[in-house]
Amino acid sequence: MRIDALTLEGFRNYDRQALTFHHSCNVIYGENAQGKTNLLEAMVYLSCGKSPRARADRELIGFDRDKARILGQMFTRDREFRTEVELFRGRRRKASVNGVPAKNNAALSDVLHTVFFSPEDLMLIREGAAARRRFMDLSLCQLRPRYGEALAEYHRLYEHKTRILRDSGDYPQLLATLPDFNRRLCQVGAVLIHYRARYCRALAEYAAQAHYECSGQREELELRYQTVSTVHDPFLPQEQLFAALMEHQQSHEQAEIASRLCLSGPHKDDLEVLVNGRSARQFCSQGQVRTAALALKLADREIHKNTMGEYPIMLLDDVLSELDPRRQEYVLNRIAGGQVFITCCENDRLDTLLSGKVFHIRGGEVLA
Ligand SMILES: Nc1ncnc2c1ncn2[C@@H]1O[C@H](COP(=O)(O)OP(=O)(O)OP(=O)(O)O)[C@@H](O)[C@H]1O
Repeated sequence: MRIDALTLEGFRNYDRQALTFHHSCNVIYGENAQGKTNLLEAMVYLSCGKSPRARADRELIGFDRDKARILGQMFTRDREFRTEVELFRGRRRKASVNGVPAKNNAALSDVLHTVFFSPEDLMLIREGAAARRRFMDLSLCQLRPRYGEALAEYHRLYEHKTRILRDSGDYPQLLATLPDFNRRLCQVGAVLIHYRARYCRALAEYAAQAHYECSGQREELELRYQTVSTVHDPFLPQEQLFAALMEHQQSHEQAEIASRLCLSGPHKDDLEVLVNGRSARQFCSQGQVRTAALALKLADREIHKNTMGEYPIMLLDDVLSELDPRRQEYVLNRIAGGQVFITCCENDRLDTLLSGKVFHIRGGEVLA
C-alpha cells in the first residue's frame, strides 16, 4: 500500500500543491507552523474521512477559501486508486474513489489505511480515557466499516439524549422519549463493545511484544479493555451484551435524570495500561510512558497489516526528535517494509539515516 501522489487545493495553508512521493521513505522538514502536519493530516483524511486533530471539517478549509480539495493517487492490492475529497463551507463534503461517489468513510478506508503518530500520542498513556478511546476509534473506523457506522450512530444518539436530559428541567415531557433512545444506545453500544474487545485483545498481544523488545527485555506491558461494569465478558454474543447494557442503564436511569448527564454506556470505555503489573498512568516514568505509547502505535500497525495484507502508511509527525537514539532506532527498524512519512524541523540527521525523498516545506509550499 502506498500513496504515489497528493494534490491539495485550499487545504489549510496550502493554496495549490502537487506532490509525488517515494514508495518507501519521505522526509518532510521545515520550520514550525509551515504546513508539515497539515500534509499528514490530509493523508489521514483520505484514509478515514476524518482529521486526527480538527473537530469539524470546515477547520480544514483555507481561511480565505470556500472549499478545499484533496486528491490522492494510491496503489493498493496491486491496483491504482484515485480518491478525491472536496470540502465546502456550509454544505456536505463530496468524496469519490475512482470517480464513483464514496457513500461513507468506509469506502475511503477500503483503499487506504494510515497510522498517525504525533508527540501528543507520546502522552496517550498519561491522559484521560478519552485519548485512548480516540485512538481505538480512529483505528477501528479504518479496520471495520460496521464499527464506523455504529460509532457515528452512537454519537448522534448520545448528542440527542444529552439534549433531552439537559432540557428536561424546562420540558419534562421530553423524558417520555428517553426509553427509545436508551434501547437503541444499548443496541449500538453492544456493537462497539464487540469490536473494541477483539481489537484490544490483538493490540495487547502485539504491544506486549514491542514493549518487551523496546525496553531491552526488562518490562512487561499488559492492556485491559474496560467497559460498562455489568458486561462481565465483552466477548459474549451481542444480544447478551445488549442485555447487560440495559441492566446498567436501568439502574442508572434516575441518576441520569437527576444529574442531566449520560452516565451509562461505552462512551466511558477505557484501555487500562499496566507495566510490570502496575498502572502505567500512575506509576510509569516519562520514558516508560513513551515506550508504552510507541508499543501501542507499532501494534496498531501490525493489526492493519494483518487485516489488509499490506502495511498501512505510517505517518510520524515530529515524534523521532522526541525519542532517545535507542527508541528512534527501534522505531526505524520496526517500520521498514511499508511506506513512511516523517516530519521534522531539522533535516540534518534524518536524510543520512534514511534513504528516500526529502521535501522542504515553507508557508504551505514545497521548495524546489
Ligand atoms: N484552515 C486554515 N487555513 C489556513 N491556514 C491554516 C489553517 N489551519 C491552520 N493553518 C496554518 O497552518 C500552519 C500550521 O501548519 P502545521 O500544523 O502543518 O505546522 P507544522 O509545520 O507541522 O509546524 P510544527 O513544526 O510547529 O508542528 C499555521 O501557520 C496555521 O496558521
